[in-house]
Amino acid sequence: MDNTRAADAVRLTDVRKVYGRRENQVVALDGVTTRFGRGTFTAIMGPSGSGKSTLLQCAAGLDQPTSGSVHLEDREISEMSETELTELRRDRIGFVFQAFNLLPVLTVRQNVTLPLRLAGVKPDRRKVATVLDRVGLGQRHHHRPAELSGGQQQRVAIARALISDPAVIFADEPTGALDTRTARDVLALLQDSVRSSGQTIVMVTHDPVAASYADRVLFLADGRLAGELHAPTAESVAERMTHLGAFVNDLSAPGKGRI
Ligand SMILES: Nc1ncnc2c1ncn2[C@@H]1O[C@H](COP(=O)(O)OP(=O)(O)OP(=O)(O)O)[C@@H](O)[C@H]1O
Repeated sequence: MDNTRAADAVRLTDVRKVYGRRENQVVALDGVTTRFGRGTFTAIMGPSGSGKSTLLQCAAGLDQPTSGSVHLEDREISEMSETELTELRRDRIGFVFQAFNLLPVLTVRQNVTLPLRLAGVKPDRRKVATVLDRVGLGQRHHHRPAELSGGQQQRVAIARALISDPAVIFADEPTGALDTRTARDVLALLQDSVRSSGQTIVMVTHDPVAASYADRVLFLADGRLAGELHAPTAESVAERMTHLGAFVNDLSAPGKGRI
């Protein structure tokens, strides 16, 4: 395999996403080109409506771009059939959402192993135990979600995302429903899975503190990339966010090529 290209878990090339038709058209993404290297933790930030969720959905094969291409581990996913995409999402992608999306009747262990069992794979007991230990729930595998705190439930969701060794985990506001201290624990866990196991994570967030746990922050404004920060701090992210309004105005100015 070509090592240079394989260094990217996900690549987006000139991705454009237009919703609606004619006068109701909304350009949610307007020519986004970026890459997410293997073993990196990227946060995506931007004002409400700037295209963050759309970017995540297109990168994860949950939605198809109107034009442009998305590669996951060198496979072009933007033209895959729904069946191919379903398999790819099941086998190579992990998801963590703000609402933990656990099945209430299943135990922690059953929730974590569900993706494997749906794929017809018998869960390896040692692997399950290792992943549960990693998220700090080794002693709680027989509990049901309602018996756990919000932070613990999100840890179950992270374990469920990790169990199939995905190429990338997409997280959409994973700490949005958690209090500050619990949120920090969950973010530290995500960061640790990148640093110690080389997991790739792409996370949408509104919170500069959450973004500061990432290696890199990508800023979106009006469907376009509006810069990035490496080794971010909460302060540097917050500062950049306050300037994004000005960036949008600049893009909209006459002669800047906006439609
Ligand atoms: N299914 C859809 N149909 C029509 N327009 C949509 C659809 N999904 C998103 N949009 C529009 O595309 C633009 C980008 O939306 P998106 O949800 O990606 O933004 P966001 O940055 O994630 O916003 P937020 O921070 O509020 O969640 C918005 O103008 C939104 O209204």
